[in-house]
Amino acid sequence: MDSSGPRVLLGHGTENDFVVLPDPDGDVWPEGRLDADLVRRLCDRRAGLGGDGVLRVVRSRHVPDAPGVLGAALADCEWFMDHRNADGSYAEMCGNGIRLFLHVLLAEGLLDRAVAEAGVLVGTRGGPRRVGARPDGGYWVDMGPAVPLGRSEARVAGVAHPGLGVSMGNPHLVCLTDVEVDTLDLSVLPEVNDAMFPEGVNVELVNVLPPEGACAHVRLRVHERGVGETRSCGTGACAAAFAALDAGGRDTGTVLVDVPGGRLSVQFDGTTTVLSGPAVVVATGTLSRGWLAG
Ligand SMILES: N[C@@H](CCC[C@H](N)C(=O)O)C(=O)O
Repeated sequence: MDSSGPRVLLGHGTENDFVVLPDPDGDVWPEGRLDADLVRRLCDRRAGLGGDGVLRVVRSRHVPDAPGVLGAALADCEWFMDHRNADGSYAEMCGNGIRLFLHVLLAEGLLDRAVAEAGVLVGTRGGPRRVGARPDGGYWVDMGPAVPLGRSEARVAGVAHPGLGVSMGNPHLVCLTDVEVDTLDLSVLPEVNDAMFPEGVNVELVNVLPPEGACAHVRLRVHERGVGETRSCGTGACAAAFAALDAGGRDTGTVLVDVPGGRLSVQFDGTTTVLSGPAVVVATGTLSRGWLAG
């Protein structure tokens, strides 16, 4: 019987799934130990635990690059979402991940429910983000403004889909299309203009659907930078919602975003973007020391 190693959780937000590593004081996964190779092994769906990425739950003061990315907000961000894509790369922001991050802080007894319901500022490599728990069990996050980056296109199986570049802290290319997104092959990275996205890009293919009541409504599929096709992307949902409203000449309103893994809601008030959705812990346990050594 293998001796047990570091604590680990598996969870997801609308089926965008993550291996979560609690490391409140930065001594479980000190700098360099969680290298890209280990991230890839953890995210491997056959030889590891499997996930679209890894979230390390750590206090900001133990993250060497936190002062640089948070600036004066460092003092207000007790916690830092140390996010990695499944290929080991870092991303600036993760909208599904940050809801799961707050859920794990609560589940692990690291944060009071009342504090979470009031909303807490969490550090990310894209800057500080306020995230909160709703009494009904869901979560919201203030994602900041969507920033348009200009027009471009993505080619899927040789067919060009015009799109709008949007930054949600991380880069997106949102293509509104009349081709049913369910029919597209996103198993390979769509061809994009690399000069416009030198750091890579997340690509969303989006159908605009009839409104549901007062809410606009879209369906999206996404090919994520550093991962491949995923069942959901929170930042992608915000970028897609922004592009859909923008195409109708609007910058305020609520957009329901259907993704293969469920539904997210995105609200714009003209100054910022609020993403709402669920977060689920599927399993808790420990990593095997033998597997880690291997
Ligand atoms: N799935 C995430 C986004 C994760 C980062 C992305 N792959 C990138 O490299 O920018 C989300 O929910 O936002």
